[in-house]
Amino acid sequence: MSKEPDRIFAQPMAQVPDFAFNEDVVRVFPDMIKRSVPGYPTIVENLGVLAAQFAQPNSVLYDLGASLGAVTQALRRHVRTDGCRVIAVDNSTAMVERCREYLNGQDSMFQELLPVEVIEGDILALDFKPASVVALNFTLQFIAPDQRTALLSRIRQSLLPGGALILSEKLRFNDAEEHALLTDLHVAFKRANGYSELEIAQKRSAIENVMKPDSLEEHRERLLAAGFSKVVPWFQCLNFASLIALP
Ligand SMILES: C[S@@+](CC[C@H](N)C(=O)[O-])C[C@H]1O[C@@H](n2cnc3c(N)ncnc32)[C@H](O)[C@@H]1O
Ligand SMILES: O=C(O)C(=O)C[C@]1(C(=O)O)C=C[C@@H](O)C=C1
Repeated sequence: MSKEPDRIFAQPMAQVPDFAFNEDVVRVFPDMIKRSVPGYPTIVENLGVLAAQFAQPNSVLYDLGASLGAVTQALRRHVRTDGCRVIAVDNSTAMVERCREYLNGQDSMFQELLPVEVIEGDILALDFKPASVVALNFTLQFIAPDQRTALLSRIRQSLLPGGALILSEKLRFNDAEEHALLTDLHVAFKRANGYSELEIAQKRSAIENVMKPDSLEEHRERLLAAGFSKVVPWFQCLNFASLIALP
């Protein structure tokens, strides 16, 4: 994985462009996400542990919005169920190219890894196969809000009995005081990870038009409306959380 540090927003910009998963972001992405999302390494590793409990024989495990395949790699480390394969999907050409390089490197070093197919495409247009695990790790927040229920319904319909959706997201909070406190603490987290005030401010304006977080209550209601029977939060660090949704 690239070790290049994220300095994308370090210099003053006359106008901050909307955030995009382009070549520049791909180069620094492992550093960016680790320094921006509290609990990210814990979420990714344990997503593999959780997935191993839900994986059903001869089924597909989806990594939707896979970026560089961190979740796919955690699935490969933990899932031992017979006949499982991973389908990783992302619509950023730059991400998919680099993801394929990393995973091919693993394939050539280790035998007995779960087979992985990396698809460049829009998860909104995906023809879902019967799946036991679907991971949406910080991806749903980038989908247009009016498309989210339909996507979750299609995921629900593809899920096999005993399977699960694992959904990780940045949260907003309906209580203004709680929202302000956790937002301030997230800024403190970024500062502690070496981001300057300028970097934090410019990143915020870059993502505000493209990333629309929901509250935990909105997630729960939408998942139930999409046909899931149970929603169980299993992790929260500041304003970032991960949920298990059962079919
Ligand atoms: C924050 S990143 C996900 C991080 C990754 N899952 C991980 O755990 O390292 C969001 C990813 O979703 C992808 N994405 C956003 N909208 C998408 C869509 N409609 N179809 C496929 N991928 C999408 C972006 O290209 C980006 O790589
Ligand atoms: O909230 C922020 O400031 C973030 O940087 C969050 C977030 C995310 O949650 O995906 C946004 C974009 C980058 O991909 C990495 C992290």
